Amino acid sequence: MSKRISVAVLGAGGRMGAEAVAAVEAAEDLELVAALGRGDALEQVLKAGATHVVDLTVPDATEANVRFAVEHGLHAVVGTTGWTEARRAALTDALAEHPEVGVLIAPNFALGSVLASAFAAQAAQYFESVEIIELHHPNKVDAPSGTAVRTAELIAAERAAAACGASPDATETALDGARGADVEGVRVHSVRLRGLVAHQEVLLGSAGEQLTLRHDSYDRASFMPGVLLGLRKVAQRPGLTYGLDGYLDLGR
Ligand SMILES: NC(=O)C1=CN([C@@H]2O[C@H](COP(=O)(O)OP(=O)(O)OC[C@H]3O[C@@H](n4cnc5c(N)ncnc54)[C@H](OP(=O)(O)O)[C@@H]3O)[C@@H](O)[C@H]2O)C=CC1
Ligand SMILES: O=C(O)C1=N[C@H](C(=O)O)C[C@H](O)C1
Repeated sequence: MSKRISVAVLGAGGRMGAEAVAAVEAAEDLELVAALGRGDALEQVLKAGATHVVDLTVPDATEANVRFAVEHGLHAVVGTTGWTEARRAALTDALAEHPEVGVLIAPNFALGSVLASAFAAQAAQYFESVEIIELHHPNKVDAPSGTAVRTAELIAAERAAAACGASPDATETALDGARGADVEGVRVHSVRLRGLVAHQEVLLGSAGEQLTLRHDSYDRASFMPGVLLGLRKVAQRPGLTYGLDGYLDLGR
């Protein structure tokens, strides 16, 4: 059998981390060598001989965790939210000093979600209006979701390239938050509801018609194929890849 990939999971006690621990343990080509929670020293990852790190922690911790991995020559697969453009730029600078290291930051590991965001971006130039509704479990600490931010960025880029105008909106008065957050000109509305896991709708409208692109993750198992794909590919993709679509052939 060829050598297995040695994986450390950060945030191993969390909802996603626990699922990732189980997925890595179940994969024949991967070996779980460390599972860290808040308060555990990152040096444990080195002592355990990990070559790859999965970060599923919190927005406040992820940047330092990934920086530690890069500085020690470890590849990183990152699902944690909070990776602003400024943080990604700083990480790219750090990676320039370690050109052999690969980092994947995936706002969403579910293949259906990645496809839905790509389809939405593709469709957005053909409609006058576009807004996003993201819906999550009430334990989520950040809003809007990383997926919604990424989807809005992709949509905004496609609309700018096609010289589309802003979505029409005659609102003159509104309560705070009534029109959602403005992410690069795309309105994003966040719902937090007991019973939900992770869901998103992109609403596209023109005179007399509407297209809705909806994706639902009913179970965190939906994210695991993407995590495993990332672990298997990240070492062959030095530098920073933002979005799992960077590892998929979406024909664009
Ligand atoms: N990319 C994707 O497909 C997905 C991404 N996510 C994102 O992943 C992140 C985690 O989500 P979720 O699992 O639901 O959140 P949880 O709150 O369930 O898990 C986070 C875990 O990280 C631990 N933690 C906090 N700081 C550190 C640290 N410095 N080192 C190690 N562990 C730490 C927490 O410990 P403690 O409990 O002690 O605070 C907790 O166990 C979020 O940003 C979420 O948005 C979620 C689902 C899918
Ligand atoms: O916190 C979550 O649960 C999720 N977080 C990610 C996000 O913010 O987009 C991915 C998915 O939506 C689940």
